[in-house]
Amino acid sequence: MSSAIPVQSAPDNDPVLVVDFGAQYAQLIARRVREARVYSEIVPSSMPVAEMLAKNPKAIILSGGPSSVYEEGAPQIDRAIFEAGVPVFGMCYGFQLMAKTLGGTVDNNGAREYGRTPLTVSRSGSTLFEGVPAQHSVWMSHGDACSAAPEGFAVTASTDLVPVAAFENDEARLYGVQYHPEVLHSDHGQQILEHFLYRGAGIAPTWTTGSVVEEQVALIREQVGDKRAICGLSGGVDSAVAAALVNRAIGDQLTCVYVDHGLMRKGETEQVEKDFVAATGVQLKVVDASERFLNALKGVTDPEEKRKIIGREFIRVFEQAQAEIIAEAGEHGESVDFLVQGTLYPDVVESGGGEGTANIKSHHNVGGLPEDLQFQLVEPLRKLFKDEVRMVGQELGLPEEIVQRQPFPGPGLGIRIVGEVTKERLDLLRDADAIAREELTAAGLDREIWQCPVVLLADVRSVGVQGDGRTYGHPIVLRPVSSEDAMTADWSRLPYDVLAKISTRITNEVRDVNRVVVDVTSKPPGTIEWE
Ligand SMILES: Nc1ncnc2c1ncn2[C@@H]1O[C@H](COP(=O)(O)OP(=O)(O)OP(=O)(O)O)[C@@H](O)[C@H]1O
Ligand SMILES: O=c1[nH]c(=O)c2[nH+]cn([C@@H]3O[C@H](COP(=O)(O)O)[C@@H](O)[C@H]3O)c2[nH]1
Ligand SMILES: NC(=O)CC[C@H](N)C(=O)O
Ligand SMILES: [Mg+2]
Repeated sequence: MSSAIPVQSAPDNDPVLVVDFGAQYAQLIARRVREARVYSEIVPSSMPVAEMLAKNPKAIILSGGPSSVYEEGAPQIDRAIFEAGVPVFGMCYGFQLMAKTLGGTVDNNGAREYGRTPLTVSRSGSTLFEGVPAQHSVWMSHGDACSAAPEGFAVTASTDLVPVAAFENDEARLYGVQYHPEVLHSDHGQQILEHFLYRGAGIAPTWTTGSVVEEQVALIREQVGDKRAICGLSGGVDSAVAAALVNRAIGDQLTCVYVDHGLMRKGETEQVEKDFVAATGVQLKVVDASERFLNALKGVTDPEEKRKIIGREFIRVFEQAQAEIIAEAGEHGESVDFLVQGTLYPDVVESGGGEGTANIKSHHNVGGLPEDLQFQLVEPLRKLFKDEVRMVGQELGLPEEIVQRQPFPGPGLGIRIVGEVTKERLDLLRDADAIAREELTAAGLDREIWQCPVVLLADVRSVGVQGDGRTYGHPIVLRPVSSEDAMTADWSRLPYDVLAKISTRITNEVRDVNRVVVDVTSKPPGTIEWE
């Protein structure tokens, strides 16, 4: 697998290897190591240890993963990795595997921890926890736990449920934590990782990332040559940045295609048509495909099925646009072989893109693509996270309103109706969503929250009383979250008066809705969207 952040020059030093056990977060770990200015690469856990060591790694990090270390067929690691004199840091599954391989105990005592968990550091001043408060919050996501550390290891942290939440062996330069220091919701996570890299492994922070823009422009020119490309443009950040990058590389060989699938929010199509073109000057083709999508979604309730149908229909519309552009260009026109998408790394990871990674949901632009895809894909942002994409957008001179926009998923409201998607339900959800967005904007909360999906539980009804009469309506769920990269999220503590106003307005103004509820689940265990 290649690097998280494209590099300008070849690394002048040996990598820190991130061994991927099918983690949701392997790429995130690699990125955090780079943020610590240490070069890193990801390798699959199936790679023989001898091959890993042949890369002359400065240190090795063992990632988390969905398996249980004691399960049959669970990925293992050759003990030699701990005996080669290379510093090793295990996180979650990697920590459990280190414990088990070196003679400690890992079992399932029912102590499951998901999300924010208070950690108690029992040995302040240890290599990992130097200068870190004795009590702080970390992000957990595990069902198994280490109940006894291997010989030679000092236990340096615990939680209420887990006695061994971190261990360290300075002599052997082996370290591990049960939690996920790589996610931003773990307080002091980056500090602990840096302590491992700088103090535990003795690595100096000398590596710097190069210019993503320059490298990607050159790569796109090489890939596309003098052919034509179309870019799926949604008005969102990712496709805007992808389009701007490709536009810089190949200029008017690019046509952007906006698909109105009928699953957009209120006013969105008009906004893309007007504001986006004004801001960027791209050539834009708008396709009204709402009937086509609605027909294809008729009777479908399964989230994965919805996603696959939407992914397929997107491509069919792009093919139609391709044919039209070729026809318009006449007989001397170049063929349109390339499809540019604003695919990000989280889309790939969640679609099961990493080796051994669990498929959480098929993002329409990755796992939802049809098998008979005729286009060659151009995805310059495929290894980047959202905040990195925003930085690239700023570098390209895109306006703040575009770069800082909240994300909106490609399948749109189609995955925010739990139940069958119908025109009537879409209209209802569009109204509720418009109210929530209006009030959040009025309260000045747009930059504070990452996004706030508004979800219609179409198959759920509850009894209400409105105008002295009985109602039997649907609930609307508000899902405001804070996040840095959508890989993890916490629910936003919105002011009560804002929530009250949204609730009153939705129940008063939107027909068939008699209840508004707020989702107070972090990710994990919930995802941001409901489907
Ligand atoms: N309505 C649409 N018309 C055309 N292409 C789309 C549409 N919606 C999504 N896409 C394509 O799918 C990609 C992924 O969608 P996604 O929502 O993740 O990104 P985005 O809309 O560009 O940015 P954001 O995450 O900020 O909403 C987009 O970058 C774009 O290429
Ligand atoms: O373009 C997209 N196509 C999809 O199929 C899709 N599914 C989720 N999302 C967005 O991705 C981020 C993470 O969402 P989840 O926590 O629900 O997986 C959040 O920002 C979601 O809005 C999607 N974006
Ligand atoms: N996130 C992880 O690495 C989890 C490890 C293991 N599957 C557990 O549940 O304990
Ligand atoms: Mg979007």
